[in-house]
Amino acid sequence: MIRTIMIRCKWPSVFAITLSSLAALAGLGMLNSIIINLMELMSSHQVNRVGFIIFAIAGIGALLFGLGSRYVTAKLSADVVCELRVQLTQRLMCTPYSIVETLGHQRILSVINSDVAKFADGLLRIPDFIYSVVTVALCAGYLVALSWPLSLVVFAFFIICALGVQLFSRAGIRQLHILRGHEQDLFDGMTTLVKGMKEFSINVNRRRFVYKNRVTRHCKDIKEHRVKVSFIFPMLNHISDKLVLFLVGSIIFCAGNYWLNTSFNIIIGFILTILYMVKYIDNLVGSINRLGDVYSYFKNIENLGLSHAANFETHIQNNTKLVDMKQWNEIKINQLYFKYNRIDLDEYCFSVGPITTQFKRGDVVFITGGNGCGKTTFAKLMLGLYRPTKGSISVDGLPIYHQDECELYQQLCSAVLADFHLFNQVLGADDEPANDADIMPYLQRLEMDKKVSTHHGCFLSTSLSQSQKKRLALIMSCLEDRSICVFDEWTTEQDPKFKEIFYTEIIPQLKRKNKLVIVITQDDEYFELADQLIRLESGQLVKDIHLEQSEINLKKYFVK
Ligand SMILES: Nc1ncnc2c1ncn2[C@@H]1O[C@H](COP(=O)(O)OP(=O)(O)OP(=O)(O)O)[C@@H](O)[C@H]1O
Repeated sequence: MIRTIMIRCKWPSVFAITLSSLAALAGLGMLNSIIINLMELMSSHQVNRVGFIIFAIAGIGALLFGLGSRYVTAKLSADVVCELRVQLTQRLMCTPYSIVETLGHQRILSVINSDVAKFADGLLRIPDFIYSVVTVALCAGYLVALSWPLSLVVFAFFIICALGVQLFSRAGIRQLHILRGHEQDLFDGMTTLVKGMKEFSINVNRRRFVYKNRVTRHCKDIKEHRVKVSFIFPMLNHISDKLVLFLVGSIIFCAGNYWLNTSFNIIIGFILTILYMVKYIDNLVGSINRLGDVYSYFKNIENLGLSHAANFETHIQNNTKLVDMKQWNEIKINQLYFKYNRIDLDEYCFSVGPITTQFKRGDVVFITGGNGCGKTTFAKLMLGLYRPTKGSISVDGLPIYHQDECELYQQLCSAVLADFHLFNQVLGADDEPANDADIMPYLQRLEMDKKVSTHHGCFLSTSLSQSQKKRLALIMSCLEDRSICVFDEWTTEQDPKFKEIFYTEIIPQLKRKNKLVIVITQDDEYFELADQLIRLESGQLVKDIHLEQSEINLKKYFVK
């Protein structure tokens, strides 16, 4: 992803690097004219006017090119961040739900909000880095031009220092990685603390436990690694500072005692150049620290493991194939099997299936079973949120294997799951905002008309109780007018009258519109309203009854 962005920003980057190089070149020009003017001053006690004009031009050049490079890089950095956010959002939208679920919302939000911003902040340091690299390189060339044997000594000194710096900065970057991990854990702990405030206020033991294990423990880890990180990089700065002064002193000492044939001009040139380089060597070391940060943020972004956004356009566009698929009549589930991936230290991996059954359009299917038997997992498989480990779902004989087929299939589906999110915009069948006039009868029937009003298909208030939100989610699902509707224990928390409306009005209405309605339910008093009843136990389909095939007492048969 970063590579694609960088390729796209190739020319502005080249421009910024060129401006930085020119600024560095002009800076060296200033230094050179200072050395020449100084020599002239020492030999003839006056400075040539042309020399001063060259100095002034070089100074203005250094200033303007430096400002130009900073402006171009600031713009570049803003472009990169914008592009990065857009691409991350696209990748997030292309990533299968199962992966997003495993990653967790907090981690994704923390990367998108915080790591991308910090990454951008780090990118802003790149002109300084380039400027420093170019200046140091030019100064090195200048030293060679002054005296190559003496420059070899200086380079050997710098190479030894650079190796030391690299050794320490690697250790620093490793510590930074560990630090980021602990910061993420602390963030998760703080989120638990904020979100669970109600429970914590009631239960002091829980509060103490989370505080001790999820917050203070990570704070201590962060403190320990922060000290290391905050020590390693400033230490490198400090040492490099002192070593350069040591080098200058050594040159003066050696010139006075051993390199007696080295001219005074060359010694002065060396000393001034090295002193001029100090700031940029310092900048380089500081930039390595910053770029280490940028690298770790970049790694965080990449390690999210979101899908590639290559098929994003097809992902959001309707397809002509969809028109054909919308005419479906039968869904066949063939040996469908799904197993959750092992999460962290959890040895227990739940699996559903193999399940073989079929659903007809216009039928009402009730799925029942004990807690944790896999009803929601099966519903998520039916909605294409989870991809089967084995087996298949096929629509009128067309198996839904690949991502694009799955995305088409999902456009047939609408759902209110137990952990639903309530959007405030109601969309109609044409994916445009629904008419307020179409929403109103539902609001009235579900006694929500006094609680919320709508404007251009938008609920103006969503500060409601959970059961009220669920009623709005049901209205949304009905108005989306998809041909497969899935409701996961919708009636939990609802008053008996709304339960009655759900089973005797909403579901029959959807059936009359020729939709397949899949209802996960424990309400055995309404079982007789189903066309097909399925019972799951420990992930296995143990009963699959079509009502017209059975004369038995369903209630007795299904309820254990
Ligand atoms: N994201 C997940 N990762 C791993 N295992 C999971 C995940 N979600 C659910 N499970 C496991 O799958 C099993 C079935 O869960 P599921 O939610 O499908 O059951 P359910 O029949 O809908 O339960 P309930 O009636 O309590 O809502 C659970 O026992 C749980 O251990």
